[in-house]
Amino acid sequence: MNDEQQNQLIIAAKNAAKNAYAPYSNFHVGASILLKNGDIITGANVENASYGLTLCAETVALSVAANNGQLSNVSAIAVIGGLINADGEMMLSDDAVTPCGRCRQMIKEAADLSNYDIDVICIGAQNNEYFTLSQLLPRAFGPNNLK
Ligand SMILES: O=c1ccn([C@H]2C[C@H](O)[C@@H](CO)O2)c(=O)[nH]1
Ligand SMILES: [Zn+2]
Repeated sequence: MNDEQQNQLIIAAKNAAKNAYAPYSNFHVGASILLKNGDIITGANVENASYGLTLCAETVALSVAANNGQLSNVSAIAVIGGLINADGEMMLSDDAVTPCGRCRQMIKEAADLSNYDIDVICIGAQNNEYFTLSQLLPRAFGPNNLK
């Protein structure tokens, strides 16, 4: 991923967060996925009156990738999040937002299909943090365990 692609990916994540449906937490999250061919796929969190049914931004974006037959072409995913203030603006979290456990497992599926240790860019107000999936989810359960 070059600098230009990384900038585009971060902008896409920020724009995706505007599509969040998060009336319960007011915490809007955007996720953007960079495919090997340079295309970008996005998602935002979707909450529900039955709180536990909430879908994270990363899960939505990965589901879109899967429905487009692109799960094996994922190379990076960026995540951004923050509370919405009274003016409707997103106040970026000081600490970079890292994917929850369930989303890490979702990324693992794409990593195995892609045969690539996917880059995870976690965006924060102060600074961004860069991980690979295996750093966030070591010794993960995956498709190979089913053989
Ligand atoms: O990595 C994360 C962390 C949280 N959320 C969502 C779930 C919920 O809607 C809100 C508060 O947890 O943020 C995400 O989408 N991705
Ligand atoms: Zn999650």
